[in-house]
Amino acid sequence: MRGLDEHRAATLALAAPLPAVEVGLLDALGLVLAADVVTDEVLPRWDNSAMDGYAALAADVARAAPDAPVALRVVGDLAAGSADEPTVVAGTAVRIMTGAPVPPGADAVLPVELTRPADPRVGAWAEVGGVVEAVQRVEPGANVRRAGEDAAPGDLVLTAGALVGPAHVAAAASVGRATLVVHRRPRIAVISTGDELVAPGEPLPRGRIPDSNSWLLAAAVQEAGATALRLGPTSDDPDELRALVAALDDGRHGTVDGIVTSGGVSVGAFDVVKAALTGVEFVSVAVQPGKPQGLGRLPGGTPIWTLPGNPVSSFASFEAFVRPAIRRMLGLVDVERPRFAAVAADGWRTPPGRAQLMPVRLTEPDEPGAVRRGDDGRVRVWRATSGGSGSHLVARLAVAQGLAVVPADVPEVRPGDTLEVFLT
Ligand SMILES: Nc1nc2c(c(=O)[nH]1)N[C@H]1C(S)=C(S)[C@@H](COP(=O)(O)OP(=O)(O)OC[C@H]3O[C@@H](n4cnc5c(N)ncnc54)[C@H](O)[C@@H]3O)O[C@H]1N2
Ligand code: MOO
Repeated sequence: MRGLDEHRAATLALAAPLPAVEVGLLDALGLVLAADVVTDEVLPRWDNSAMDGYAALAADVARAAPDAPVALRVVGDLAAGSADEPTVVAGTAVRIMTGAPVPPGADAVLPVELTRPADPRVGAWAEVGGVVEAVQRVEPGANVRRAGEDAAPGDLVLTAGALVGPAHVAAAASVGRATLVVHRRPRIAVISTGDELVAPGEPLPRGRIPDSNSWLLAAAVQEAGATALRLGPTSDDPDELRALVAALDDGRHGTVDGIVTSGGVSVGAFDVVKAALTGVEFVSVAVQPGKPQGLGRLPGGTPIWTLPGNPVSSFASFEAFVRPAIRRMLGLVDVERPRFAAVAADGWRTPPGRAQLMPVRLTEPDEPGAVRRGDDGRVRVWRATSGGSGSHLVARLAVAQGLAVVPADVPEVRPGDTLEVFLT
C-alpha cells in the first residue's frame, strides 16, 4: 500500500500554477496575485483631519482649559472632498470634517468636543464668521493624518503569491488600481459514476441511491477556489465514461484543468472507472477512509483523480489529494489547510497500518453551539459519527467541522490524546 504522504506528493506533482490573467477587483477575490502591486501614489494624498473639529494653531490653544477658554475666529469650512484652501493664521480656525485636507497654516485639529461656540444659541458648532472657544489644549500635529504615512511611491502594496481577500481589494483600489493580475481560476470537471445513482428529488426504486457525490465534490471544488463543471452521473457502461472523459480532455467542454470522478475504483465486478480509463494508475493508499485511489494524466494533458464512491471516502480523499492540487493551480505555495492540536474527547480503535482521516466535531454531541475547550485552553473534538468512521454516513458528515489526522502507527485514540485537526 502506498503511504498517505507519498500519494499526496504524486497528486501535487500533477498540478502547476495556471497562467496569469488581468481581472477586475471583485473577480480577483479568492485568486492568487501573479504580480506585485507597487504604488506610484502617495497615500493619504494630503495631510488630512482625523476628526470633525477645527483646524488651528496648537500654539494658540496651548493654555486653553475649561475655565480659561481661548477664542478663535472661524474663517472657513472644509467638508471632506473640499478643494478650498482657507489660510489659518494666529487667532483663527477653520471648521474641518474628517478626511478633509488640513488647510495652510494649521498644525493641529481640535475635535469639536473640545470646543464650544462663543454664541451658545448656534448649536454644537460655531458658524463661519463666528467665534469658537477651545476649552482644552492639543499638541502640534494632533489629529492630523500625514500624507504618505500609509504608502509612498515605490512601496510594495501587494506581493505576488498573496491570496486576494477583501483587504487586498481595498489596498488595490486605494492606490488607484481597478484590476489585478492573478493566476487564472481553475475549472474542474466532476463526474459521478454508477448505474445506481438517481438525481436528488427523483423517485428511488429499490436499490437506487441518490447521487450526493457530484454535489459534494462540485461544492468542494468551488470552496477550494475553482469553478466546478458538474457532469454525470454516468452509467456502468465504460464506453460512456470513456467518451465523456475524452471529450473533456479534448476541450469539447471548454477549458478543463482537471477531472475528478467518484465511484467504480475498488474491486467490484462492475467497477466502471477502472474499466474505462487507461493511463490512470490505480493504487491502494494506506488511509481510511479513501483507500482505493486512481491518479493520472490523460493524453491531452488533463490531470484526473478517481476517488472512491463512498461519500465520506470521497470527501476525505478530496481533502487529502485534490484540494491541495487545486490550491497549487491557483498559485499558492502553502496548499495545506492550517492544522492545530486538539484533544480527543472520546476514543476509538483505528485501522492497523492505515492513517485515518476522522470526521470530527468541535461541539459536544447533541449540543449545538459553542466550541468546547479543556482547562488547558485546547479545543476538544468528538467523532462526528460514533461507532466507526462510517464511510457511507453522508447525511451525518454534515455535523463534522473538520478532520482529525491519525498517523498510521497509532493503533488507538484514547480520550485525552492529542490529535492534529484541520477545519473543513
Ligand atoms: N471486496 C472489497 N470491497 C470493497 C473494498 C475492498 O477493498 N474490497 N474497498 C471498500 C472501500 S474502502 C471503498 S471506499 C469502496 C470504494 O468503492 P468504489 O469506489 O468502487 O465505489 P462504488 O462501489 O461505486 O460505490 C461505493 C458506495 O458508494 C456509493 N456511491 C457511489 N457513488 C455515489 C454517489 N455519487 N453519491 C452517493 N453515493 C455514492 C455507492 O452506492 C456504494 O454504496 O469499496 C469498498 N468495497
Ligand atoms: O477506504 Mo474506504 O474509503 O474506507 O471507505
